Amino acid sequence: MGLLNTTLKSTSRSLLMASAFIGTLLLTGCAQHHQHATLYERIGGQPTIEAVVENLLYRIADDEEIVSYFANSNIDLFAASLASQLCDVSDGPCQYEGPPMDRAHQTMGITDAHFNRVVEYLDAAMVEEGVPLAARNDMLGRLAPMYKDVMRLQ
Ligand code: HEM
Repeated sequence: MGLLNTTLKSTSRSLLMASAFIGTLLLTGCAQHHQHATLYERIGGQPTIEAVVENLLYRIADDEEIVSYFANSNIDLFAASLASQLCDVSDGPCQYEGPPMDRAHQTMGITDAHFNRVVEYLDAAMVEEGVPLAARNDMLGRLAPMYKDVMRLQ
């Protein structure tokens, strides 16, 4: 009896320790999961990307100088294409299949000031749609290298 009791006690102690260990693993796993979340996830996924694109469209529509670049554009196609690019660039489950950035913007006469303004509008749209600061900066950092492509054929 004494032996059985001792065995039971030590078994339940082992179980307790094992579950504490598993609990720690789970917690660590969650923390790591957060660390390894894609930018797409940190932004808020497809719903947030679509909200950001729509928010950006309103800002562009309110700016006479910027909206004039879109005079001959199909805005629905532009919105869908930009959303797929933002999803792709942020490691989401999309593949951007539109034209490369130099050809998409060729001979529009885009100026540095207008380029910066569009980037500002995109950031403001992300702020308004609740994208956290680090994710916003990450996204802008991934788009920044596209400057030279967008401007290459102006
Ligand atoms: C990093 C900055 C930019 C990115 C990532 C970007 C991205 C895009 C994308 C993905 C498209 C759709 C291409 C397609 O499917 O045909 C597009 C089209 C367009 N972009 Fe940008 N763009 C940027 C900057 C700008 C700026 C600064 C302007 C003007 C001031 C601009 C004006 C346009 C216009 C007018 C179109 C539509 C072209 C068409 O109708 O075919 N973009 N852009």
